[in-house]
Amino acid sequence: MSNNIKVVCRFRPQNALEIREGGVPIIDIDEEGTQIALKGKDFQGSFSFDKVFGMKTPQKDVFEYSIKTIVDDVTAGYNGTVFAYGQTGSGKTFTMMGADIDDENTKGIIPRIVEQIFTSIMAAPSNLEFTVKVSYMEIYMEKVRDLLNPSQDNLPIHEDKTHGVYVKGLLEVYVGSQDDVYEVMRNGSANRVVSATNMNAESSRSHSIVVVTITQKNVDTGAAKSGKLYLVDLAGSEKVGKTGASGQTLEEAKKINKSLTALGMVINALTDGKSSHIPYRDSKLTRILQESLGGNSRTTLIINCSPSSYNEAETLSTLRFGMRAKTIKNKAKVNADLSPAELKALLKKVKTETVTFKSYIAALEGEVGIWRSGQVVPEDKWVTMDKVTRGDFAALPPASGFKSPLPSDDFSRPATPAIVLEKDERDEFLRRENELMDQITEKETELANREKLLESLREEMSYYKEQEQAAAQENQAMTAEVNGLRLQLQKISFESNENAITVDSLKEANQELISELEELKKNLVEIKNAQNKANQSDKEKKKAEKMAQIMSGFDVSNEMNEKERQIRDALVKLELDGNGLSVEELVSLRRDLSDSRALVEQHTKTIDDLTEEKKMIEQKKSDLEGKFANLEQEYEELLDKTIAEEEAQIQKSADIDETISALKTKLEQQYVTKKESQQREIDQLKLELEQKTNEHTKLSTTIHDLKTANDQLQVALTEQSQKAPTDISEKEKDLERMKKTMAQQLADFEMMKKALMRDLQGRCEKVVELEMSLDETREQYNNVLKASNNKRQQKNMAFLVRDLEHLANVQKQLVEQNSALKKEVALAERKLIARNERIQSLETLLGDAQEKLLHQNQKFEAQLQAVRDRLGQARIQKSNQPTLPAISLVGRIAKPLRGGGVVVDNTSNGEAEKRDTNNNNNKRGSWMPNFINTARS
Ligand SMILES: Nc1ncnc2c1ncn2[C@@H]1O[C@H](COP(=O)(O)OP(=O)(O)OP(=O)(O)O)[C@@H](O)[C@H]1O
Repeated sequence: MSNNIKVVCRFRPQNALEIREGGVPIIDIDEEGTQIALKGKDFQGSFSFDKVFGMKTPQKDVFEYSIKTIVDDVTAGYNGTVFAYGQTGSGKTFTMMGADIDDENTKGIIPRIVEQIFTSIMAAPSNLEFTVKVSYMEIYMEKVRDLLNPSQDNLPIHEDKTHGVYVKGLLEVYVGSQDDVYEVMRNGSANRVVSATNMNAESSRSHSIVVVTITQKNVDTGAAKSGKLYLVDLAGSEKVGKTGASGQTLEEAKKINKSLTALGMVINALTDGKSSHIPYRDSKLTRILQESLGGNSRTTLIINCSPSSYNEAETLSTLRFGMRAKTIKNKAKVNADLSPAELKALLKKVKTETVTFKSYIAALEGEVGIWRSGQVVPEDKWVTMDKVTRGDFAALPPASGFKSPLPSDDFSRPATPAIVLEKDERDEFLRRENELMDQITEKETELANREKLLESLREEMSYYKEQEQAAAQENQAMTAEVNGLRLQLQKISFESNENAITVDSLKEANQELISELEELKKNLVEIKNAQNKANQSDKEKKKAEKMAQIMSGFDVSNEMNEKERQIRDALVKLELDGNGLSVEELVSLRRDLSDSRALVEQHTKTIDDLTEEKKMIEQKKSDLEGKFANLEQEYEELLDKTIAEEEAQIQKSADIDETISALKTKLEQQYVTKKESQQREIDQLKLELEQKTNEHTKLSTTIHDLKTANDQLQVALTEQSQKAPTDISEKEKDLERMKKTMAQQLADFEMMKKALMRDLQGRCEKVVELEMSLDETREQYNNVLKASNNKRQQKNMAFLVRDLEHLANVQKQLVEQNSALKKEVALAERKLIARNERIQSLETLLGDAQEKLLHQNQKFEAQLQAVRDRLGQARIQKSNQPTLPAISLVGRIAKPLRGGGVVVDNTSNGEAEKRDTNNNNNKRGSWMPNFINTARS
């Protein structure tokens, strides 16, 4: 019994984008809800489907009016398929799964189907035992991924006589309630969501398939049925031809589109009425849905469309797809396992039939034998099935060597409408195909693993390359650093050498200067000695000259001596003449004498004054000397202080010349000031000396006047002696007395004169000494000036010595720096050697790693090539060789459900323990451990 694919069409409301872009609804659904008129810009026309749902149709109505019946079919043992087709965003997921599976209004058809399944089971008779299992997979990039066991991301598709087409290794989870199913759905969707989150656009490019398998067993008869329900949410149909825009490679784009393209091709082949080959094997999707499209399945296709003019082209394409699919004819039949009684009856029937056929064949062979022998069999004796069935064997010709042909083996599953194969050939082909599918899957997995490995190796290689680059850079930097250090070292050693040379030359210069200084000192001492000697002799000479000069000015003694001699002569004359002198003469003589005495007294007084003055001058001199000494001391102190200050300043200041000039100016000013004050004192002394000289001249003049007066007195005495020699005796007596007195006076005068002369000489000596000391002072002043020059020299020397010390310090520092640098260089060289060693070892490692990598890469490529070769061979073999079915299922933990809401505990050796299904919800956790064990081997 063939049945067409049921196609329902559903329109969603216009979305925000469509409204924003000015789209308007361009669909019109007829009252019966089976026709849709598209009034587009480019197309106007109608399409009729089994059912058309408008934009506001609630989820419940879609289920009730188009899907609900399929659940009854599946529970009755039919295979069923519901798949949603349409462009991205057309509402496929909304229709299949719904906006929220827990929301009564928005939950989609899958939750409703699940709900309905369990409702049907509850409503079934209690002698029926059900098991429900669910699997959830995704096809992306032509790989089948188990959403309930995501580590299985490339499962092979197998086909065998017993199970038909199935995904090998797909986890099937036994469920006992709709909540169990929801839980499974949530788990699967979460795994799908993860991939969707990572690759946003992929959600609409992968096909998701939920498979619900329901088996029912009549516990009374042992008869069993099983139905599979495929619930498929296809990828967005408009992606065909558009994926290149999403940045995928051509290969990936091809793979993404392959399943949808193959779906279109399969539908075309199924509906064009002339294709003998249906390309189910062209994609994973069509292979899995093979029975759903033109096979043993009751299939419903939901085409989801946009009502908007904005998506007119896509809607039209979807509607055309639906129209084509509508004509696909399926041959759904119950997948039943017969009960023993049924099997016995069937066997009996078959045996009877076999006997009948055998008889028929034997009769026919007998007839053929007669004909072959040239005889004729009368028409009434011709063998017919009726006669054989009636057992009228007499009418039949005798048969010999009968071989019974095998009865036709038409299993419940229909053969794929492709090339007709012999049964053995087909089994062998399927077996071989399964093997090859396994191999392909294995190889693909291996390839993927190898690709991953290659990727990781590439990453490792790039890491090593980066490391190598970093090491090379580090090496370069270190080499540059070492070169810099070497240069620095060279520079420092060069500078150190230069400094050592400079220090040596400075030392030599210093030595020369010291020796020069020594020589100069010696010369100076010699010159000083010579000068002292010369000065001494000069001094002596000058002293003598001055004394002579002064003493010549003070020729008083001569005058006195003359006067004395004259007086003596006069006295002698008086003695000789007796009364030679007159009284007047005597009186005048006496007067002269008294004048002389007064003069002498005056001179004595003057000498006293001079002595006083001399004392004062001495005092002044000593004061001056003291002052000078003080000044000198002060000067010394000042000089030392200034030098110290200057030194300090020089240490601070780099501009030595400026400081020296400033110091020089300062010192010169001080010298000038001191010189001026000393000059003033010297001038004053000179003035005083001049005054003394003047006084001395005056004294000399006075003495000269006195001499003149003495002469006059002499003349007068002479004249007196010539005029009157009367009263000689008296005169003699007077004269005698006078003579005595005069002798006495003369003796006194002589003594006084001597004393005076001594005193004068002494004074003169002192004046000379004073003058000389003045000269000395002058000289000393000059010496001081010279000394100041010497000081400068000394200062220079001090500077030189200090410079030398500074240089010595610098040299010391340089030597220290040099040794420290040598140490650093040694350290750096050691480090460099160590780093070089490390770099070498790293390079060796890198070389090894690269070699290894290259080797691995080569090996991998060789393996890859081998795999490719084997794949190629496998493909060739696949197309050439028939296969045998050989795959069996291993144990699964079922959770049987009894019709009428009874749970069967198969852990107690099949003894059904009835429980309330409400309690069954509490057992939800039990499916989880089963989860692991339920995968097909
Ligand atoms: N009948 C409807 N009523 C209200 N909203 C709908 C309907 N159909 C779809 N939608 C909304 O449209 C949006 C897109 O729907 P959905 O995700 O189901 O599209 P899709 O065809 O599955 O897209 P994709 O191919 O990208 O997976 C969703 O927000 C959904 O809620």
